[in-house]
Amino acid sequence: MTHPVLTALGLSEVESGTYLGNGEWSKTRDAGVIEPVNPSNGEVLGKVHASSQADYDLILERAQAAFKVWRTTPAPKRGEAIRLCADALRKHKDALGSLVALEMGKSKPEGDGEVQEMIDIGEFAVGLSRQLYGLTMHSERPGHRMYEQYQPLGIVGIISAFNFPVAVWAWNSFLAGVCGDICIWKPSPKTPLSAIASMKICNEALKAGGFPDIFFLFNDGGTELAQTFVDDKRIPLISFTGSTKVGRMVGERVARRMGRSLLELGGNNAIIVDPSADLKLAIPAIAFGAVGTAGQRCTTTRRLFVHESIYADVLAKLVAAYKQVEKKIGDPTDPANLMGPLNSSDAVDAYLDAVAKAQAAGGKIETGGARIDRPGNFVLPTIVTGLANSAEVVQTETFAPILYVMKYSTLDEAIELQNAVPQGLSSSIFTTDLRAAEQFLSSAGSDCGIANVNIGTSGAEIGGAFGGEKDTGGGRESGSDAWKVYMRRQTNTINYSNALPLAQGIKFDL
Ligand SMILES: NC(=O)c1ccc[n+]([C@@H]2O[C@H](COP(=O)([O-])OP(=O)(O)OC[C@H]3O[C@@H](n4cnc5c(N)ncnc54)[C@H](O)[C@@H]3O)[C@@H](O)[C@H]2O)c1
Repeated sequence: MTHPVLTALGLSEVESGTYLGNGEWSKTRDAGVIEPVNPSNGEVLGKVHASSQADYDLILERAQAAFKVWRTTPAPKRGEAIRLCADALRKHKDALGSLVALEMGKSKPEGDGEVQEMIDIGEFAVGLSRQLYGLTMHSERPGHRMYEQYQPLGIVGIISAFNFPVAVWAWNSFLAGVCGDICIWKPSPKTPLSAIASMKICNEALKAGGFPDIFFLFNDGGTELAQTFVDDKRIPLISFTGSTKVGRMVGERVARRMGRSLLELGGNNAIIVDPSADLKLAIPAIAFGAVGTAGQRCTTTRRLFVHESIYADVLAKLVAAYKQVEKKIGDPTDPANLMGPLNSSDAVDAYLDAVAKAQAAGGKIETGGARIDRPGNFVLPTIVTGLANSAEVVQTETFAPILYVMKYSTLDEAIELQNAVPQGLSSSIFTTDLRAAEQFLSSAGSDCGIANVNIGTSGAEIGGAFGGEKDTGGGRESGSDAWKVYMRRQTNTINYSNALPLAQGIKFDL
C-alpha cells in the first residue's frame, strides 16, 4: 500500500526518477530500481526507476536549448518564476516536511524546517533577481567607460547528500534560476522520493505560471551516470554536497576539464565553553547541535572543549540532558520525538565502529554507546571523554550522534585545538567575556567558514553565505554574495571618444 505521506504529495509506490522536461517523466524501466527504505522500520517506501544514458543525453539536449531562452528572460521575470515555486512549497510544506522526515529520518519539525529553508531561499532569490549588481569603475583613459556585469553561466549540475534531501537543491537551484541558469539535479539514492516530490511541486508551479522548464532531474542507480555528469564539459558548474572523500574526487575531475565546482563537504565542528559562559544557553545548544538530526548534519557538534574550572559541572548537566533526549527517541514523523534513527544500517555500523575505536583508544563512554534494540536504525546519543583531540576517531567525521568532550586551560589552547582538524565548517564559543568572543572571531581565532558566539554550530540562516574551509571544500552557497558562483563575470570597456589611447600610456605608432 502506498504510504499516506506519498499519497498526500501525489506520488505512487512506483515512480520514474527522471524528469525530462516538457512535462515528461521518463518511461525507462531497465536502468535499475532504487528502493528507498524507511529508516525507522526498515520497510521499503517505494520503487524509483533509475535513469538511463539515453535519458541523460535527452536532459542535456533539452537543458542546453532551455538555457538559450532562459538567459534572455529578464532577471526580475526569472524571480517571478522562483516566487511561484516558493508559494507552491508553502502550500505543500506539511506534506513535504513529513516525507523528508519519513525518508531521511530527521524529526518532523526538522523536516518542516528544511522545507521552510526552501521557501526562505526562494524569497531571497526573488529579491536578488533585481539586485544582480555589477560595479562601475573609472577608466584611466579619457572618453572611456568601464564596468563589470554578471551574465548567466549555463547549466548547473547539482549533486546532493541524503541528510538535506531537498533544501540543498533549493539553495542552489533557486539562486541559479534567477541568475539565468538551468539546473540538473542528481539527488542521493537514499532520498529519491523527496527529490521527485520537490521537482513535481516546483515544475507544476512553473508550468501553471506559463514558465518553461528550468529544472531537470535524474536518479543514478550506481555512480556511472553521476561521473558522466561530473565530467561533462557542457556543465560549467557542478555544485556538490556530500562527503569529503567523494567531493575530493569530484573537485579533481571538474578541475581537470577546467570546470567550476562548489564543494560543500564534511565538517568536524566544535564548541568552546569558557568559564564565563551562560550554561542556560550553552547546554541546550550543545545538546541540539550534537543530537539534532541524530548527528547527521554537516554542522553537527562533534567536539566540545570545556574550561577545566567548569568541566565537571558541564559534563554532568550534559549527561542529564542526554538522558532527557533518550526518552524522546522514536518515529521522526511524530512531532513529540526529538531524535529519529540513523538513515541506514551502514550508518549504525559506522557509529558502533567509532564507539569501539574510541574505547580502544582509552575513551570513556559517559552515556549512550549502543544501538537501541528495536526495528530501524536507532542508536543512543553518546558522549565520550578522555580522548585527545589528536585521536584518529576524534579527527574523523562519523555521521552519528557522538560527542567528544575535552578539557582546556587557556583560550589560546582551546582555539588551537578547535582548529586542529582537517575540516573547517562550523564553530562556536559560549562566553560572556568580550575579549574571549573577539579573540575567537579574530584573524587568529576560528579558521572555519562559520564562527558563532553564544549559539551552537548547527542550523544556519539562509541570509549568510554557507560553507567551510580546508577539507570542507571552500564553497559558499545560499545568502550574501554566494550567487556570484552561478554567473559569468565580464569586464566591459567602451570607448566613446574619437581617439584610441592605449592603457598605461603605451604608444603604438602606425
Ligand atoms: N558542507 C555541507 O554543506 C554539507 C551539507 C550536507 C552534507 N554534507 C556532508 O555530506 C556527507 C553525508 O552525505 P552522503 O552520505 O550522502 O555523502 P556521499 O558523499 O556519500 O554522497 C553525496 C552524493 O554524491 C553522490 N556520489 C557518490 N559517489 C559518486 C561519484 N563517484 N560521482 C559522483 N557522485 C557520487 C551520491 O550519490 C550522493 O548524491 C557528510 O560528510 C556531510 O558532512 C555536507
